[in-house]
Amino acid sequence: DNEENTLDADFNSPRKTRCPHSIKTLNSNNIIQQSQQTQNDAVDESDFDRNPAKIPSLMDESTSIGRLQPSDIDLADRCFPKPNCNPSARFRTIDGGCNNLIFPVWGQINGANSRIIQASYSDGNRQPRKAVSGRELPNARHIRRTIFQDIDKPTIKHNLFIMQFGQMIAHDTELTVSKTSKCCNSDGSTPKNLPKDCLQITIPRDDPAAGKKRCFSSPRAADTSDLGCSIKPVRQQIAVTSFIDASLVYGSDNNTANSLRRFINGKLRKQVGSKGNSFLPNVKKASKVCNVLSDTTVCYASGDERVNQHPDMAVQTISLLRLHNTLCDELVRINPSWDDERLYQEARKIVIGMYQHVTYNEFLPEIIGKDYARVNNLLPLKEGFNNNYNEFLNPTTLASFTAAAFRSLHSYIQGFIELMNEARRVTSRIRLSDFYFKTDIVQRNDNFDAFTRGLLTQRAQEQDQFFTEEVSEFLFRVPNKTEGLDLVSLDLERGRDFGLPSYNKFRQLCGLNEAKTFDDLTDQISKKNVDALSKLYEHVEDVDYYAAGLLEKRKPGSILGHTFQCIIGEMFFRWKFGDRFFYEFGNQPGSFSLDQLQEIRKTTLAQIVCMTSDIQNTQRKAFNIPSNTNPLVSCGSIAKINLNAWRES
Ligand code: HEM
Ligand SMILES: [Ca+2]
Repeated sequence: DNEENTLDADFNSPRKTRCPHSIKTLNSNNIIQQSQQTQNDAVDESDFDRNPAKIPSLMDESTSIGRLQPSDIDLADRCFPKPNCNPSARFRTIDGGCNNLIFPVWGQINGANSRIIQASYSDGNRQPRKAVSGRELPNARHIRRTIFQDIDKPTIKHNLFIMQFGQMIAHDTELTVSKTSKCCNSDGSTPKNLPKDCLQITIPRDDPAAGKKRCFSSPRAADTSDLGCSIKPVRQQIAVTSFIDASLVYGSDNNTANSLRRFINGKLRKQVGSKGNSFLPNVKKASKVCNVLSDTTVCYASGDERVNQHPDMAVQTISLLRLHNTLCDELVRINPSWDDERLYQEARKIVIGMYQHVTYNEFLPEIIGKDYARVNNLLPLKEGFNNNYNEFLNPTTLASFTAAAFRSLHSYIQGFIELMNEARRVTSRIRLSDFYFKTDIVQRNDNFDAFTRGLLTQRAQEQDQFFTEEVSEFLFRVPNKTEGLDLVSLDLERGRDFGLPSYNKFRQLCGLNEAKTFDDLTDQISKKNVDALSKLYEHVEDVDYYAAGLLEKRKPGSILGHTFQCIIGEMFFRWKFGDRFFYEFGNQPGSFSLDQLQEIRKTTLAQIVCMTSDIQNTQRKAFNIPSNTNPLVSCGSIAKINLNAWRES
């Protein structure tokens, strides 16, 4: 059967050691866990999950060591003026302010990130961490080339949509601001002495990039000290709202938000493609934002400047634009008396509700594991309101989440993106680095639908220690160049830039033992990888969180190891219970009615895809590749949200 074929195709070696007939008797979850374990070097099943983690917010202090006290967490609040809030406002602000009525700057744009654990800077304030010995930490590019190579291993379960949805959440919740300095010479080579405020990604002598006109460095992130705020240690600025509020579609400040609105029937501005479909509007200066020569070439404007980073990012954002405008059309039909503002806000609220529901109901369980999500109250309720808003839980994006844990999903990225027809045949395959900042391809022919089918059907790369060179050698390669940047080196350096403490601290935060020696890491990391770490780092206390986290064995049902599961779980916990406008809450001025909430809860990604594209068929579990157990069904058989619950008498 299909399940078996899948295994045959991807896991030749485990297949040899297992009776093929026994596979059928396993449920699909077991198959995946077993296969993953076999892939990630053999793991002794008995101690695989001896320590099922809870998220730190739900652990008691004896098991979660090193958590910051609220007074420390809230230190950054004093850097920002308090907005005046209207406690009875029914809709979220655009800038995220006043979500929390006691701490109104929490999650607001242009705030600073939050921390769950004390920062580690070599000067206690802002200079990147050093080794225990006082020497520099190992070179990020050297680490990248040693343990994070490019090995092609597609997943057996997840499609590329899960990667794309993850990136959308990343852009919704974090945007760093660069300190101003230039870090590379104008001819593209590395400066002899890297300028101040640059990430120290120097090129090792034995690196193929050595001696070429190449430079991997990039600016450090702007922080609270750049705002004249004297808190120590510094916190990095965030240029979007922290909440999962589709700020990438609507914008995180009022000027951007207004520039994207039509001010007619609540709708967002758009451009119309050759077949009459909607696309995001064009920026005025396309040649500034995209890799194009003419300003009339298609290059999109949206709530987040990264929309043009690559075609699938644009496809995802266009889908939400279409969803918003479709909802406006239906709402105005149902409530002809509503004015533009009311229609815009109601449609926006529904879009955010639907997107939050998909995030917690479909995306998150695939990432952190369904059982883990359930135990930590992260699954949506089936009915009724959830009234557990916690006004003391800070939803501001965590440094450790954005500068390490969530970036591990960079491992999902495919180097080649497939466009597919309705029969799910590949019609073309594009190289990612040929299309950085070139999104005009999305609007040609029926490519929007072909990209969408590809997202639903093409396998993602396995979530593991391997990354496609399309991001680790060719990131942001421009058309006439043969090389690019190295995202994994950037990730490693960004962690140090953000002052993330070493992996060992996250072990203790997440309920594991402090490692005294490298050998102590073998409870989570294979011997082979621990050996590799011990050759790179002088001391076990030096090991970067990102590096070790990527090597951790996966937890049952999850694509993540112990400490990434813990921090990603914690972050989504805060974005749920720390967001006063979270869609399931019932006792707030902005709450849905119970009827409305039940409609929102019917949302699936498959439904959104069908509502916003011209594809005819999709699988129901839209983050899993189509299979016998997840067959393609016609879009007509997938229920659409019914807006009658929004009818005002
Ligand atoms: C083709 C896909 C992607 C590309 C090309 C890409 C590229 C990048 C780049 C260039 C950065 C900034 C690096 C730095 O200077 O620190 C970044 C940051 C980040 N990425 Fe990705 N990424 C992709 C997909 C994803 C995915 C799938 C996720 C997670 C699910 C993700 C999560 C993040 C996060 C959390 C950040 C930090 C955001 C910030 O600091 O502003 N990315 N990515
Ligand atoms: Ca946001």
